[in-house]
Amino acid sequence: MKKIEHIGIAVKDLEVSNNLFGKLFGKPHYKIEEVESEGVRTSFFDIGPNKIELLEATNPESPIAKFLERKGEGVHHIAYAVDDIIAEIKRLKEEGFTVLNETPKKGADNKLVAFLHPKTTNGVLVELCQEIES
Ligand SMILES: CC[C@@H](C(=O)O)C(=O)SCCNC(=O)CCNC(=O)[C@H](O)C(C)(C)COP(=O)(O)OP(=O)(O)OC[C@H]1O[C@@H](n2cnc3c(N)ncnc32)[C@H](O)[C@@H]1OP(=O)(O)O
Ligand SMILES: [Co+2]
Repeated sequence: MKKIEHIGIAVKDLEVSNNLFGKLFGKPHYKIEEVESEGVRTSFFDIGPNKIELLEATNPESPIAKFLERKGEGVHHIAYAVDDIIAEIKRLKEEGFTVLNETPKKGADNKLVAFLHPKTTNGVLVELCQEIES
């Protein structure tokens, strides 16, 4: 793993939180993107070498809707940049982590993503992400 790519924060209302984080960082988000397969609408802020991803649920079955119900707004996951997501999934499985999707899926901001179950990572949901080459 190379670096923290982004920190995902679950929010109830993306517009309200875009405004709040825009004031906090002193600059606006650089994009909004909906990822239908995850049931989320996201926005991204650049903070130095890392990003903050705000996530709003778009349906009641979304992992974000469930998280908000159980825990309320707050840090939802930490995403790490990897060069070769297939190799990293294989390595992490061999190390005993539970990989939630062994086939990487299309995430936001031009990434292939995979998740590790928080029960195997001290209660923190881990996302792996690899830049999609254009
Ligand atoms: C936009 C795309 C992408 C990107 O490009 O960046 C994203 O970031 S998408 C983000 C949203 N997608 C995901 O989170 C996908 C992976 N998550 C899952 O598959 C599920 O959420 C889960 C982690 C397997 C949990 O699902 P489920 O078992 O159905 O949820 P429960 O509500 O029943 O909770 C069970 C258990 O797990 C704890 N939990 C749930 N979410 C988290 C979390 N984010 N961090 C830490 N712990 C979490 C929950 O509290 C329950 O624990 P116990 O109460 O101890 O049983
Ligand atoms: Co993410």
